[in-house]
Formats: sequence, C-alpha cells, structure tokens
Amino acid sequence: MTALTARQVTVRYGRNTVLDGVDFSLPAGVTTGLAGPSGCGKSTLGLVLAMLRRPAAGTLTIDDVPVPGWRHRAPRAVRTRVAIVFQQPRLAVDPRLRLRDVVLEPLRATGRGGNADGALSALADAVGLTPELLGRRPHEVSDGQLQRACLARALALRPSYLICDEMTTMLDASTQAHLVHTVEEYRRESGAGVLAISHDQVLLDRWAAGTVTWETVVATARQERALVGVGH
Ligand SMILES: Nc1ncnc2c1ncn2[C@@H]1O[C@H](COP(=O)(O)OP(=O)(O)OP(=O)(O)O)[C@@H](O)[C@H]1O
Repeated sequence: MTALTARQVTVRYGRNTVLDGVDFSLPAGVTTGLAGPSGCGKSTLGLVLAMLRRPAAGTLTIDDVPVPGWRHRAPRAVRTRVAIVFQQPRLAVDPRLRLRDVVLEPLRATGRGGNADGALSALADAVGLTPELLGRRPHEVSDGQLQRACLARALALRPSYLICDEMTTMLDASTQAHLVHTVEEYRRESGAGVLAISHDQVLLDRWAAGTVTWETVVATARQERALVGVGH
C-alpha cells in the first residue's frame, strides 16, 4: 500500500502512556485531517510518523517497507521521505541563521547545497518569501514569515509524506490560506500524502479530503486490545 503506516504504536512519557497500541495510516496523494482536543497525543503521533520519536513498541512502514530505526538511526534516505512542520516556528529554527540558510539546511545536510540557487528561489516563490526576507534573521521577521521558511525547508527534499502539526494555528487568515495553498500545490504536483493535524474543524473541513478524529484512533486501539485479550 502506498502509505505511511504506524502499527501498534505505544508511547510513554515516564509513567504516562500517551499512545497505547495505536494504528494509523496516512495514504499518499491526499490530505488527511487529524482532529482532537489539546493534549490527547496528536503531536506525539506526528513525531512517531516523522521518525523523530522512538515508540516503546510498534512499527512504522513507508509504502510497506519497515523503517529500520528511529531518529538518527533511520538512514537519511528513509528519514527524509517524511517532513514535518511544527506549530511554533521560533522553536524550530536556529535563531542565528538567515532565512535563506534555514531553507537550505536540508539540501546542505545531504550534500546538495552547493548549487542550490534555483531550488532556493523556487521554494521561496512557492511560500511567498522575497529575496529581501531571505536575507533576514528570525528575530527580524514575523511568525508568519518564519513559518513560510519552515514550510520551504520541509519541502526542500521533496518528501513523500508531509506532516503539518497545527502549522497555521498562530497565524493570520491570509498567511494561513497561503501556506495551505502551497501545501496543496505541492501535494497535487508530487503525489505526496499530507497529514493536517489541527483542533480547528472548520479549517480541516476546508483543507482535508477526510478527517480522522482522535476518538476513532483511540477506540480502534481499544478494540484491538480487547480482541487480543490484553484489555486494560
Ligand atoms: N516530552 C514530553 N514529556 C512529558 N510529557 C509530554 C511530552 N510531550 C507531550 N507530553 C504529554 O503527552 C500528552 C500528549 O501530548 P501531545 O503534544 O502529543 O498532544 P496534542 O494532542 O498534540 O496536544 P496539542 O494539540 O495541545 O498540541 C500531553 O498530556 C502532554 O502533556
């Protein structure tokens, strides 16, 4: 199946079990919404899908191929197939870097930064960053402008799956519309699968082809536990 699929994923923070045997599949080619109340575990699932958090149990497959490790233990070619954009851009960038260098980070890390002017200007155009803004540092731009740079960075290596975790929650309506439009253009052109995590049902109704609620995710996990007789 062409999908990013987590199976039987359990994540604990200390003694707090946040995900308990969760299954989740993100199909390629469409935008899937994930809705749920604050603190339920949506971001944690996003981190697992992006291989940024190793679960206590469970597996992740990309297009049916199991990922062989998590975080730096996942080979770069596997890790870069999934990108993530977080809610707070200021926590997601090195404050010393100019926006140009934020966007180019992934290309440089994979040895493709040398002749990346074309790629940079295409990415900057797509997210609506001018050359002048690309020369500024994070403290010299707005949250919306910084989030544009974060989205450009996420798209730089042309991921097969893109996770947008409350990507536009802190932003004004016009920046929100522009970023969603950019993601959708990328999805249509690349065939990528997009996960839009949000507590904003109105946004998800407009953006996603379909939305999964957190209650469904949890109820399915509970049913599976009951079926295999490990009820809690
Ligand atoms: N690094 C961490 N250490 C300890 N507890 C954590 C950590 N990260 C998250 N949690 C806890 O795990 C639970 C799920 O958090 P998570 O951020 O995944 O939820 P969420 O649904 O994305 O919430 P929000 O919509 O508010 O971002 C919360 O109770 C949170 O307090």
